[in-house]
Amino acid sequence: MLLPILQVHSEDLSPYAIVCGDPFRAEVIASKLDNSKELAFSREYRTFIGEFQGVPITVVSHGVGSPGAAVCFEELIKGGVKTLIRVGTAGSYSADVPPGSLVVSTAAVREEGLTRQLVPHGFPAVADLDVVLALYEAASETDGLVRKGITVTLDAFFQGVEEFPHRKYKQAGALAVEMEIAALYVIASLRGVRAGAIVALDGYADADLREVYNPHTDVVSQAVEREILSAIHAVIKLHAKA
Ligand SMILES: O=P(O)(O)O[C@H]1O[C@H](CO)[C@@H](O)[C@H]1O
Ligand SMILES: O=c1cc[nH]c(=O)[nH]1
Repeated sequence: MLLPILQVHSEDLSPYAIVCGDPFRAEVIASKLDNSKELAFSREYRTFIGEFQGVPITVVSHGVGSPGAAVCFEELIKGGVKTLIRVGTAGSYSADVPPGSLVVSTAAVREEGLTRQLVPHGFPAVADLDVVLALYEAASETDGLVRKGITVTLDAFFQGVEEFPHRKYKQAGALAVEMEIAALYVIASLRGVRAGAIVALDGYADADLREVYNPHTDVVSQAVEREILSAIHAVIKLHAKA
């Protein structure tokens, strides 16, 4: 079956997919795999297939923001993907998790519009427990700080005249903010597949700590490298238990 938006054939996909926003990051992730090849580059969706320790892994970029990412997640699931792991970046809420740290998202606050069109207000956006544990274990084996906890998913990246809700979610214990995890978790729950996410913190979202946004630093690159390896090793751990 040809997936009309991703422009890939479902027969070419692995049951394991690593997804990320940036098409360039998808290429970097694919470069860590054996025998990797690009299957398609359609809109913001760049798809690769490769293998690690003999396990086939699909890598796809989903672009920025929940609605576009949801299209990617839905098509991958229609194509037979059963485990989705997002490898992203996020803004930190706390000096306890400074830029360069990793966060494994156990659940996401639904501060975006996409999931409101899919499920009722009270429905949670939660990760699969096995995926969380595999990601956390794999990330803990890398050199640097890793935490697990709640993340926030927003639609807006740049602020308008409305205040962002960062302060209240920080007070409630959330660790970081990004733009797609809630959509991933809700869609995975709806479609009966498992999902998890790991993010590299690339600055502070908290108003008191915020500096000029620059995700192109060595500290962030090293964290992205760590999270990529963590996601790949998490797939291997999950596959070993299957
Ligand atoms: O690094 P990625 O995966 O793109 O994730 C984060 O970065 C983008 C914003 O710059 C949003 O997509 C946000 O969720
Ligand atoms: O959505 C995002 C992603 C990275 N960093 C942020 O501050 N916000």
